[in-house]
Amino acid sequence: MQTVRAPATSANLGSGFDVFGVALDRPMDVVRVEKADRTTIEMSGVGSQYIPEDPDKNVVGAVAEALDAPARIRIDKGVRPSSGLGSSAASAAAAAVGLNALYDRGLSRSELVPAAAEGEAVVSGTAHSDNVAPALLGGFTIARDGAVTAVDASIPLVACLPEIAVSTRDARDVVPESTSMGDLVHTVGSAATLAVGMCRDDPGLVGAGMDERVVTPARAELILGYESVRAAALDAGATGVTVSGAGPAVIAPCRESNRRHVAAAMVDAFAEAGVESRAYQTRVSAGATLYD
Ligand SMILES: Nc1ncnc2c1ncn2[C@@H]1O[C@H](COP(=O)(O)OP(=O)(O)OP(=O)(O)O)[C@@H](O)[C@H]1O
Ligand SMILES: N[C@@H](CCO)C(=O)O
Repeated sequence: MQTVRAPATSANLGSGFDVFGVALDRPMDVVRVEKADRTTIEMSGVGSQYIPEDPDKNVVGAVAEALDAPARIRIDKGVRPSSGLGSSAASAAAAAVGLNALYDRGLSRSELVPAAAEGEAVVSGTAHSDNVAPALLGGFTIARDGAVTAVDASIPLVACLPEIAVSTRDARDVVPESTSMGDLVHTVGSAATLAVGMCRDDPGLVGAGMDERVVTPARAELILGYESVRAAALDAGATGVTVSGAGPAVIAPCRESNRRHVAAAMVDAFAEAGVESRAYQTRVSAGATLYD
């Protein structure tokens, strides 16, 4: 048997739609795999009642098929599904690491990215890797044209998860099909600033580099209270605010000394909008970890 812990992730980071991602140090999924003649799945943990155990509908079924590695797979969910915190990617990445070890496939973490991304295709229709790449490799990742670049980073941030559900499929439907040259230039400037901020572990540059005018405003409409939560986080010292993945989680990088204050301000602002929420005080961190 192999046991793997895989972290929540936050994709896009505003200016890096479908490209940027970070691994977070909490919450996380724990996945156990044992060799079997055919793949079976057992779910427990947060939101597991909403996740199918049928291998054709669960992300880990597609990963087992991609690696030709049938197994009894037990998933203890710590990352709530439809959260914007890479719930499906955490399970997919953990299964990829566990099955690779179980069957001695010898694949590197980078080589496991396409297999884990097959799981994402099951839920959103696209095998995008901006969540599975950081879940496998850790740190800050840039997923582009089938290649992934990973950078170690350790930026403190708050991930605030409201009690509303937004599916990735629905959130992709509101993304505009085209943009203006002015907005494109703005996005490139932000993305470059964010990438340098990650390399320098500079929360100020990372926050400034999240600013983006095309995808984020469209998706913010799906999150009740987003604008007041954003304003409250910035007032409390966040260096930037954006939608995490497809939402509804909202992330705010900050300096460590402000993190508790930012978390409280975001939860209070959601409460004023009539939405319960939970804030994770977290940081950019390591990827999936294999236990014996
Ligand atoms: N092992 C799994 N873990 C979580 N969700 C799963 C799993 N297998 C299938 N699903 C389905 O995937 C959907 C959740 O994935 P979705 O991509 O919408 O959310 P997310 O991963 O939290 O978001 P994001 O990718 O924006 O961070 C739910 O419909 C859920 O039933
Ligand atoms: N890049 C993806 C991440 C969510 O799975 C999106 O924003 O739709």
